[in-house]
Amino acid sequence: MKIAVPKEIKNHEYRVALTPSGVRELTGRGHQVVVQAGAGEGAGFPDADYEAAGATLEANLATLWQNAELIIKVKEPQPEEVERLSPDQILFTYLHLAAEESLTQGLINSGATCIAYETITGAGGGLPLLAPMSAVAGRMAVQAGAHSLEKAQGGAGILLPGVPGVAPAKVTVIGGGVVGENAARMALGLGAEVTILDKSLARLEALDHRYQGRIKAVYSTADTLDEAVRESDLIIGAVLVPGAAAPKLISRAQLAEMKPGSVLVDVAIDQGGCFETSHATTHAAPTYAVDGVVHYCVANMPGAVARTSTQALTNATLPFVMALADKGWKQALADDPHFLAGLNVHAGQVTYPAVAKAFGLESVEAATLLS
Ligand SMILES: NC(=O)C1=CN([C@@H]2O[C@H](COP(=O)(O)OP(=O)(O)OC[C@H]3O[C@@H](n4cnc5c(N)ncnc54)[C@H](O)[C@@H]3O)[C@@H](O)[C@H]2O)C=CC1
Ligand SMILES: CC(=O)C(=O)O
Ligand SMILES: [Mg+2]
Repeated sequence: MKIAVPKEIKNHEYRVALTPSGVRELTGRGHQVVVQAGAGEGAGFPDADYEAAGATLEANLATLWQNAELIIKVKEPQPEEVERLSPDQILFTYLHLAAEESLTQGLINSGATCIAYETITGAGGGLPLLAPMSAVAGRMAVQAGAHSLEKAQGGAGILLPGVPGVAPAKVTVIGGGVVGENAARMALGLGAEVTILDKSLARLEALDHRYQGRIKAVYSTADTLDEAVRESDLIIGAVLVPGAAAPKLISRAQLAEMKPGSVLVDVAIDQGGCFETSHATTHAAPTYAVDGVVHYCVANMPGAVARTSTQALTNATLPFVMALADKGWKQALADDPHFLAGLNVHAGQVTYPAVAKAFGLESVEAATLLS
């Protein structure tokens, strides 16, 4: 199969969809991989390494896109990329469609087969192609939050661990999944006082057991959220309802209850954000303040640590890329119901119910498209 790997164009996005090692696995199976010249530079993978792995380099964007049967990316396609898609092509990348109606419409209009990393499920539960980036973003959320608490960033001037004689900061993480647990681990390691709120009792039980009371694992209700709002110095939003828009858990009115200079890090911003006052920001201008509360809402956090993230992402995506390339999309999805859960749009139809529901569209059962 002819596979294209374009250079990412989102603001400060330095990841690339495949490492040279990933390319080598594909070319070794007889596939043709075309990498945009310079695509891996930001992640520390020079063009020469891709050539050595058997890829062809292409500088002309139109040629790169036109000739591809399968396009692999990292971030959701930007408008100029959506324009380049055609009906016979497969797009495999993060999509986060429930947060972006115009992108959804663009992909419907393209006629392409669009498979989202983030809705592919795992045999043992979870979302295996989202998990590695969630681990990165969860760990980064604490770095971002700690930095934002500094006075020069508009924060309250609080050091997360405190010092002997001064109490540590209070950190609340809403959503105790992959992002949430990684954030909590980092905050705990830095010496903060950490609470996780979740709606899943099974998840709270697992966290309580794993951290032996060093993290408070609390059921999320309007009351426990109110308490978090009043008392926390840093709140990290890490909830997910797979494929759907994130629920809004802290309202604008509640910001008045927060301490001045406290910080909200909304990792769930790629699904629309879980705070009413969140809007997506970029690594170039990551924060803004509303009512004295600093908001950090970068939708591609792992792009900042592109080397680590590119390796972690390729580890997770490669088996699926190989299945698509070896078998074609219909057979690859027919053989694996977890992979089938990744199909979001095909031939002008939405196939993921939560995305269709977000925009009042009809959805088609993905399994009916495979014969
Ligand atoms: N901004 C960025 O750069 C990145 C953002 N993300 C995003 O972070 C979010 C979280 O991802 P994961 O941790 O992998 O998901 P996950 O599925 O592992 O965890 C989500 C948790 O949220 C909980 N939850 C759902 N609704 C809730 C509610 N109303 N109240 C409390 N808890 C609730 C679930 O029970 C679950 O434990 C996703 O939107 C994901 O796309 C992930 C990576 C990078
Ligand atoms: C998951 C996601 O949105 C990211 O890694 O950028
Ligand atoms: Mg986005």
